[in-house]
Amino acid sequence: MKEISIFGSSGYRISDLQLLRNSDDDAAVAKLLAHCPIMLLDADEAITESSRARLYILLRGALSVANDTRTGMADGTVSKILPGESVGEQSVLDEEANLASITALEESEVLVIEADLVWKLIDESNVLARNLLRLLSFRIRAANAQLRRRQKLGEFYRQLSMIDGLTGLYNRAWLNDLLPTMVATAQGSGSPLSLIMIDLDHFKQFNDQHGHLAGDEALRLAAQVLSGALRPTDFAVRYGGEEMMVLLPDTNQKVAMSVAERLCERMRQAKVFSDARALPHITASLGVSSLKPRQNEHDLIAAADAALYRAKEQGRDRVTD
Ligand SMILES: Nc1nc2c(ncn2[C@@H]2O[C@H](COP(=O)(O)OP(=O)(O)OP(=O)(O)O)[C@@H](O)[C@H]2O)c(=O)[nH]1
Repeated sequence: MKEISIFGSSGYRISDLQLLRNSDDDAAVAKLLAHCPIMLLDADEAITESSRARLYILLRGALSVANDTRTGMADGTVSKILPGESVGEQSVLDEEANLASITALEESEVLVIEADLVWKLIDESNVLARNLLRLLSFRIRAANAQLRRRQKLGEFYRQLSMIDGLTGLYNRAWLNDLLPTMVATAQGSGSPLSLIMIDLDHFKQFNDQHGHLAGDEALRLAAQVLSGALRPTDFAVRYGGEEMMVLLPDTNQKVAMSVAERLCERMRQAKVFSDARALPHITASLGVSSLKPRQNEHDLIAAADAALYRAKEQGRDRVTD
């Protein structure tokens, strides 16, 4: 970065500088800027860091500005500065050194204005203050819009991380997040809450006989059976490998048992297809538990697990509580 001239003898005009455009007294502003240096930057050359705040106005070429590189807060945001535009206003206003990293995208000429002079210009000409306010307000709006987009994207990925990729059911992370709240709500309001633990029968054998892909197809089918048979207020979760779970808010043990019987029957009827060939039907064993006073989510799951174990013991393809 080398000084090639000063503004007064450069041939550039005040109207070339966006921040000073529409000044009512161009001559006075030009006089103040007359001795400000114009620096030449080669392509890919960075503006040398200064410990003092400065305003840079691009006269020719193009700059890229990456935010907050020295604070470790870099978020990958890079803006492109075109002739007439400026960078560094904020550091001048809050009297902090510029934390952005500024690099020339091509050979560029930059007018450098020290902070003291910017303040003098503000005193001298309302137009700079007005243009600065406009620019900052535009930047705040742009930053807010970007923040909103990021929040939406973050929420999208959060939701996505709560869904099991194979079956489309909620996953264990979702369960860990939501079940404690559901249990606390039910305990607080005294409303019932039931849980059905579902495990496909002899699934290892199914995989061994028909292949893992056919096994995946069977898991997807089982998930569809669950989702298709539940009320919109119920939740189906893939708990682990071939174990699934259904949560039934506002549902007592008796009703939960009849829901489980319905699920067991539909599972039995469902047809698994793989490569257009029909495979043997799958069956499932189901264990039902309902929340009792002072129980927590672990007790509720353990009770359904124990019931499921009994269903397996008693011969599978059945419901037990
Ligand atoms: N295809 C497929 N198989 C899975 C997946 N997750 C777990 N499994 C299989 O599910 C089988 C579960 O086997 P086991 O726990 O022995 O139980 P089981 O053979 O179903 O026998 P019982 O539960 O006693 O009726 C294992 O062979 C796992 O590899 C999956 O995502 N896809």
